[in-house]
Amino acid sequence: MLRLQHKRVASWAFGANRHSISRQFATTTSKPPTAVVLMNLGGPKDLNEVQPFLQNLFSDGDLIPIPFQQTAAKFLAKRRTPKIQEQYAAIGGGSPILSWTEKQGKMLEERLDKLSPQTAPHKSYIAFRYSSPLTPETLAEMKKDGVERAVAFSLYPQYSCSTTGSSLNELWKNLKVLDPENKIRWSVVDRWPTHSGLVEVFARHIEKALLEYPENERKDAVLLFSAHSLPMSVVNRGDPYPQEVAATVQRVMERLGFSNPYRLIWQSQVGPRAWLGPQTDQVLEGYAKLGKKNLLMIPIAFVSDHIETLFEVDVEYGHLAKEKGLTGFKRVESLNDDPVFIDAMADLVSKQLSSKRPVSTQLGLRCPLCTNEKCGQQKEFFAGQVLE
Ligand SMILES: C=CC1=C(C)c2cc3[nH]c(cc4nc(cc5[nH]c(cc1n2)c(C)c5CCC(=O)O)C(CCC(=O)O)=C4C)c(C)c3C=C
Ligand SMILES: [Fe+2]
Ligand SMILES: [Fe+2]
Repeated sequence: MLRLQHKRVASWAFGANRHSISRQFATTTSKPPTAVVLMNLGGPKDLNEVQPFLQNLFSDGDLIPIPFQQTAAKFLAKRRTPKIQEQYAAIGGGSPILSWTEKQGKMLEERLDKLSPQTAPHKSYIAFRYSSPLTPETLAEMKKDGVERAVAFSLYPQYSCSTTGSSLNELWKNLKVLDPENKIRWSVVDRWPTHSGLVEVFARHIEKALLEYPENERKDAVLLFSAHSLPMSVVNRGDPYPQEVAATVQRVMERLGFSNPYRLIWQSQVGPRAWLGPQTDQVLEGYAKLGKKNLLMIPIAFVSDHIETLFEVDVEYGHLAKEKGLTGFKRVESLNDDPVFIDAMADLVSKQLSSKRPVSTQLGLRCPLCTNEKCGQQKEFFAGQVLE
């Protein structure tokens, strides 16, 4: 019989994961949980965590390959910290990404236990790439819980080698050390850009936000789907992300019956290199010059609030919009804990749990100009899982 422990269990070899979401599973007397590992970028919980977060981020050669990576990462993080601390201070002193992910995980467990009783109990874990809980902590927690079956769930709906690819490379690398005998069988939800539930929740948020415009102006409001940009060096390697983001936009517009004019635009460029455009700030200025006032921002590649929505869109672009007289500049609510979104996550996980195919057919295909050996090995590992 499953025994639930409501207090934290003692730490194991790698220390207890303080972020395991709701229930603790005793390994001796209970059926081990089916794990759902929610993978995302992470973010600093408070201002003291900004520098270590940035250092982890700049140390990741899958995200930013730079010469003398570790030394350069230290330098870049230190130099960038004061500016980024100010931004996190402006949104309440830290990133809400952890609390949203914890909430999403808790709601997902409940949904999954109902939807898929044969694989219950389900337990959500978090594996962030650049802030705690990091992959090693999470795997230690899963080992303590006796997990044998797991789904790695990318919280990036659209796949990029720099985001989901990096998280899977990290998972694969740590599994070699922490689960050398491959006791855990893995499936991966590696991309879901056109999932009907994702499309539905975006469409509903847009419909709700459009109601805030005066009725006679509503149909002319421009929908600006804004996604985190990518360096052109990554795009030109053949990264699937731009195409998958565009696919989400297309499906959402189909669902809305192409009710409004729209554009796909790109935000959050960092550093001097060339990035995929058009850039969001330039688009806002362009439409201001063309006399458009009602612009509705839709962050289409994120599933919760964090600095990119709360600071970059609301504060930075909000300020620019005010300056340029864009009086109808608004943003749709992020997906966060919307039940329609949680249903979409549960559907994806339950389908993956009952599928014999561990990963999408797309995961198996490397970028045509990819030279990162980790990508190839990670793909082979996850695609080669034996599922009963
Ligand atoms: C779809 C999501 C994301 C993609 C693609 C992505 C690519 C990418 N990002 C950087 C550099 C930085 N990103 C930073 C913050 C950040 N990035 C994402 C998502 C994607 N990044 C999120 C959700 C966040 C915010 C985290 C939070 O607040 O919780 C930062 C740090 C902030 C800053 O210094 O501006 C950097 C740096 C690169 C180079 C890149 C593609 C290669
Ligand atoms: Fe980023
Ligand atoms: Fe790659």
